Amino acid sequence: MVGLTVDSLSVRFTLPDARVAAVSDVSFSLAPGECLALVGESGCGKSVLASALLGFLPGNAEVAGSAMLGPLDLLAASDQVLSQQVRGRQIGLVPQSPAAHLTPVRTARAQLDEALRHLHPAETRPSADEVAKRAGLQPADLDLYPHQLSGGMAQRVATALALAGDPWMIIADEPTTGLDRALVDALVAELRLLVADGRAVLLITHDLAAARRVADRIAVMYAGRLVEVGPAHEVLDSPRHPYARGLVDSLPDRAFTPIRGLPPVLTDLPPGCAFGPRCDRVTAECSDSPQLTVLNGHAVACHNPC
Ligand SMILES: Nc1ncnc2c1ncn2[C@@H]1O[C@H](COP(=O)(O)OP(=O)(O)OP(=O)(O)O)[C@@H](O)[C@H]1O
Ligand code: NI
Repeated sequence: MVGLTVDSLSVRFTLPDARVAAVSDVSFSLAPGECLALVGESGCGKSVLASALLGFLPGNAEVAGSAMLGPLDLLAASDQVLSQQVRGRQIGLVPQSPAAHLTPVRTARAQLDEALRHLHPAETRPSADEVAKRAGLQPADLDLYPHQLSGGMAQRVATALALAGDPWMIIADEPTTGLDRALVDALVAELRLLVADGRAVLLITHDLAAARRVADRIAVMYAGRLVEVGPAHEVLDSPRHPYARGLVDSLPDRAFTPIRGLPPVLTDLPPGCAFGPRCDRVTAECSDSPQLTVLNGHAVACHNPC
């Protein structure tokens, strides 16, 4: 299998009176059998990044950079190529708020059957029950209508739909939102099984505790940029970017101190490091944007790392 290599991905939205720098110069790679967690506060660009990879951006978006899936650049590919070759077949998406993406008047089974018919020829088509099992569902669960599904079940139905085309990569956007602890535990185990199965998982979350349990690597995003990327335990146990350290320190089982100030508005980013105005290590150098620099497999974009 090929893997995904994203290079210098940027997304800008044009609004009547402003430009939104939603994603800026993001580079990372993801291999089969690996989970990368993308973490960062609300509004930092995580979902926009996922939408860019699948060609789901609205018409006012401008994309730059590349995202290579083998020889195919996802950012340059036509909607037809993405829908026939990529979405569901190579990359499955478990969307943020999955219940909103289910058709209310049809059972989960009807929706999964339809996806399977679309994605597989009859001879090799797996059954809905088989696919559902991989997502942690019982056959009877499939006979429910969306309004009968709990948050955790809707999550699993969305996962089954994402797995219907047997993609090698899954993007799960905030899958732990609204789940209680037992359901988060089950989801963590299911995601790890997908990875053990040889799939790549891009886990978008602001749940650092879940990221620690699922991810091999963690990428920390701030104001549209990746500021730190490294092995999960290193990033969480000894974060090097002051923002990553701030996120870890704001956890209830750590210092429980929030990062002072607020994230910048993406229409009006400060020059240089966007975290500068909130950072206790800021120096004159920080008025130049720091580049993501790799040392021993752990990358940090900071002039004064911790
Ligand atoms: N169609 C659009 N037009 C203009 N701005 C947009 C559009 N879609 C998203 N944005 C902006 O892009 C930024 C990034 O949004 P995104 O949804 O990626 O955040 P996120 O990190 O996924 O946040 P959350 O954790 O809340 O889901 C936000 O400032 C958002 O307002
Ligand atoms: Ni989001």
